[in-house]
Amino acid sequence: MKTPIIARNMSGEGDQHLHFMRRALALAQTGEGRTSPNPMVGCVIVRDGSIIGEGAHLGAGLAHAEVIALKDAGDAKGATAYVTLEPCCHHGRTGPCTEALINAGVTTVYFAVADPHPLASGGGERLRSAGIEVHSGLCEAEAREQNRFWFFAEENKRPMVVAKMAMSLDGRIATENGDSQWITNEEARRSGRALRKSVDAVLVGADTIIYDNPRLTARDENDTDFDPAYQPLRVVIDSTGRTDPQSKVYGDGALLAVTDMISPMTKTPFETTGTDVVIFPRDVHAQIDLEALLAELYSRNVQSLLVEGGSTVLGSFFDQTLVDEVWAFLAPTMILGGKAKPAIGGQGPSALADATRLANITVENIGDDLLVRGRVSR
Ligand SMILES: NC(=O)C1=CN([C@@H]2O[C@H](COP(=O)(O)OP(=O)(O)OC[C@H]3O[C@@H](n4cnc5c(N)ncnc54)[C@H](OP(=O)(O)O)[C@@H]3O)[C@@H](O)[C@H]2O)C=CC1
Ligand SMILES: Nc1c(N[C@@H]2O[C@H](COP(=O)(O)O)[C@@H](O)[C@H]2O)[nH]c(=O)[nH]c1=O
Repeated sequence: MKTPIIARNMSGEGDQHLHFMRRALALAQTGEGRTSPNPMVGCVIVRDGSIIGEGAHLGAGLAHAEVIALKDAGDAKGATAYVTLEPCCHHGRTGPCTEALINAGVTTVYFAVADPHPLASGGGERLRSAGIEVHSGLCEAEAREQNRFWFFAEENKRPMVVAKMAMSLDGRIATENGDSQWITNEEARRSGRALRKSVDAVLVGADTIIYDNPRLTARDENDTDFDPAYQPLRVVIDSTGRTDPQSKVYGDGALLAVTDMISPMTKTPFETTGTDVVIFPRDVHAQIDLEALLAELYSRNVQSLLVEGGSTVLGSFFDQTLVDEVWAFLAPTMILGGKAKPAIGGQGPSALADATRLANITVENIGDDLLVRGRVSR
C-alpha cells in the first residue's frame, strides 16, 4: 500500500520535505531539457536536516541522479533521498537506482512522480520490499510539468506537438504574396529561436522553405547556432520534393518527408546534402500522412515536435487534432486584407462549441509583443 505524502504540519516538517524536493527539481533543470530521450531527474540526499549529496541526470548513457547524489554524499547510511522521478529498478545502460539506494543504506525515499516506463517502473515497490520507507507524490504536478514532453510521449506513443506562430493582431502570418519577415520584434524572434533548443524536432511545410528559406536551428542571443547536441531535427514536409535541395534547412540533421510521388530526378540531389529522405503514405489530399510521420519521428526518439508553419501545415495538424500545445507570438501589427495568410488554415469546425480551447495559459511581454502559451484542452 502506498504511503500518503506528508502534509504541511505545525512543526514545519512538511515545509522541509517541500524544500528538499524543490531543490531536487532545480537540480533536474541542469539537464536544460536536453536529456532526451531520457527525462530530466534531480536528487538530493539529506541527513539530520542538511543536504549531504546532490545529483542530476544529464543525458542518455550518463549516470542517474541518485547514483551521482549518493557518490557526492559519500556515506548515506540512515539518510533520506528526495528524487523527482520514481527510482528505476532495471538494468538499462546504467544499473538500477533502487539497488544503489538500498546498498547505500538509505532509510527513506521521497519521489515526486511514478515512472510510466514499463521497464523502469516498480522502483517504489522494490524499495519498500527492502524495508525502505517510501513516499510518493510530493511536487508531482511540478515534476510532470518539468518533463511534460517525456511523459506525453511515454503515455501517447507519439511526440507532443507544439504549434508556434508569429502573427499580427489580426491573426495573419504573412501578406497575400508571402511576405512575413518580420512580423514580431527582434527579441521575440530571438526567444523563438532559443525555444527550439527545448524540443527534439522542428517542422515546416514546403512553401515555408520556398518563401523564407529558413535555417530552423536553435540559436543563442548572438544568432549563433548552439552546439549540435542542442539542435533539433529539422523536418520538411514536401510531398513531391519540389523544394530546392540547396535550401539552408537541408544537410546533416534534416529530414525531408516525401511521398511516392517524388521523382527519382528530384531525389538524387537531396541524397548528396546529407538530408535523410523518408517516404510516407499519402493522406486523402495526396499529402504526407501526419500520423505516419509522427510515428516515424517517435521511433527516432522525438518526444516533442515544434510545428512552425506555415498556414496550411498548421491547419492540417489542428484539423487532425494533433496539436497539444500552442506558442503564439503576437505583434501589434495589422496586416489586413482578406487574402493575407491566416495563422492557421485548414477546415476548422462549423460549430463554435467545437472550437479548440486552451488551458494553463501564460502570457509574457516581449517588448511590444506578447507570447501566449497554452495547452490544448481535450
Ligand atoms: N509568421 C510565421 O510564424 C510564419 C509565416 N510563414 C509564412 O507562411 C507562408 C507559407 O505558408 P503556406 O503557404 O500555408 O505553406 P506551408 O509552409 O504550410 O506548406 C504547405 C505545403 O506543405 C506540403 N504538405 C505536405 N504534407 C502536408 C500535410 N499533411 N498538410 C499540409 N501541408 C502538407 C504541401 O505541399 P505538397 O503537396 O507539395 O507536399 C502544402 O501545400 C509563407 O509566406 C511564410 O513566410 C511560415 C511559417 C511561420
Ligand atoms: N516571420 C516570423 C517568423 N517566421 C518563422 O521563422 C522562420 C525563420 O527561421 P530562421 O531562418 O531559423 O531564423 C520562418 O521560416 C518561419 O517559420 N518567426 C518569428 O518569430 N517572427 C516572425 O515575424
